[in-house]
Amino acid sequence: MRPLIVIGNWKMNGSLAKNADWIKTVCRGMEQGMPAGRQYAVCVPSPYLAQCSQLIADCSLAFLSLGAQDVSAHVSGAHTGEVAASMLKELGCKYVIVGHSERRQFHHEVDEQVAEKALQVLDSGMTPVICVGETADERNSGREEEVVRGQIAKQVAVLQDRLADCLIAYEPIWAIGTGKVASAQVAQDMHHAIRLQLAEFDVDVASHVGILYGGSVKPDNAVELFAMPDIDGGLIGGASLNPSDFLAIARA
Ligand SMILES: O=C[C@H](O)COP(=O)(O)O
Repeated sequence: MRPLIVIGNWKMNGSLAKNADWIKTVCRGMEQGMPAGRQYAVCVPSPYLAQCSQLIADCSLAFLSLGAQDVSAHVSGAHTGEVAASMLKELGCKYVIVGHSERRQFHHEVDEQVAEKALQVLDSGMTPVICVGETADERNSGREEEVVRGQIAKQVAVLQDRLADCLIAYEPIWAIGTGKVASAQVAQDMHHAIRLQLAEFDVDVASHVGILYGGSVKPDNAVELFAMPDIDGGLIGGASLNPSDFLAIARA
């Protein structure tokens, strides 16, 4: 049985004061009781990892994990501005997002690089959250499955069996930050297609991999999405900035 996993992605938002308030509010809320067998995390900007790691450690119950939003594809060395997976691990990260569409679109990241980053994350003992998804044009021209299939195929080629230790986030680009959430059925159909594709490679890998949905998840649509058989949780952007909304989605 795959656990339901809810991960917040603050993107480039936050401040020392706001982060402290958010983590204290969420920890207090989680201490009131959460559904059993679920996992929660928040992926914060790199400069705030140390602060948030300490704040999370100060929570009396270990409900919440820490994550990062990107990582270098290199182990160490002359890569100015990059952050190594080993550094994220040292700071207490459990999850690292790789291949978010904003990295693909604005930083020209390609599937091969995304897979290399995922390998670095795995080698450092963390879980990569590998993002895939199609644009509005690709969906409108009926190519959404072909596009996502191509992205997944590149991950399978590099990661092979190690995909069993990864999470996949299906994030249709047209739904990110737009308020246009994919209907639960549209999301389920793509999640099912991804699982079938993984099963072509290895049935065990396919049954183990958690597939999260991301794109305009809010407290009022999370219940229906998370009820779908192939949707194993969510990667939450905008709504994760508000601690009450994050808690409501985490309980959905
Ligand atoms: O990583 C999160 C996704 O990009 C979704 O963002 P959103 O919930 O603001 O649409």
